[in-house]
Amino acid sequence: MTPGETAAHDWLTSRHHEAMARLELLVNALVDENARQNLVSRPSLEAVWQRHILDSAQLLHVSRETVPSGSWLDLGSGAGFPGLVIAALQPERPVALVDSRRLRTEWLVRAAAHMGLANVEVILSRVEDLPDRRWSVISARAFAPLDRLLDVAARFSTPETLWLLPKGARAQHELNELGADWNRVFHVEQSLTDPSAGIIVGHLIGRTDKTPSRKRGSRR
Ligand SMILES: C[S@@+](CC[C@H](N)C(=O)[O-])C[C@H]1O[C@@H](n2cnc3c(N)ncnc32)[C@H](O)[C@@H]1O
Repeated sequence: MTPGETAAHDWLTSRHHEAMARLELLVNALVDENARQNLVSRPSLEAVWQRHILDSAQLLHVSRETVPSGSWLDLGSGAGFPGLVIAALQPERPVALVDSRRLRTEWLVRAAAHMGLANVEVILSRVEDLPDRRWSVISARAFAPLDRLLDVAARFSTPETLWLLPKGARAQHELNELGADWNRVFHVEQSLTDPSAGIIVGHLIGRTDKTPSRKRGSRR
């Protein structure tokens, strides 16, 4: 392991010792599966503990807010980040992983079983087609720009729902560009795994009017 990988592994071990065996199973299975389907980029596998496992796990720690217990919805889970890692860290918490690609969801079902997780629900669906239901936490990494994400997922949220959105280098920009028609209390936290990346954290109160939020450039 590189120094960065060792540090990521140590960080996780110190806080989530009981979950490390499950995470090791995930990493090994991911390396195998990535030879069959392109779940994550090959270079990122060289730093899998930092780029994917810790990058996901940090969502439980990065916020000034306490992450509420209760159901967690991860949109566009892909290889399982962050949702599958959260499920491994908190095996009592119900976690739903949604992806529109069958190969991805088949992998997610296999991976969850391999890790011995009984708290994971894998849903093969476009987010747009999911039934209405409210969740305690909503996450989405590399899924959609913030305005589109809110358009398709606001209906899963109450004002108490905590949104955790790893956004890379454009986090603050996306938040600044979000139209005034969304009544929200969001801020950006710095990622632990990448100093240039941000995580949008906070709550969505609702729409302020019926205008679609696609209009850009209207800053709060
Ligand atoms: C760039 S990948 C990110 C995967 C994962 N969250 C990560 O960060 O590694 C985006 C994922 O969203 C899924 N996706 C794209 N549009 C979707 C939609 N409308 N509904 C559900 N899943 C979608 C894709 O199949 C893909 O697996």
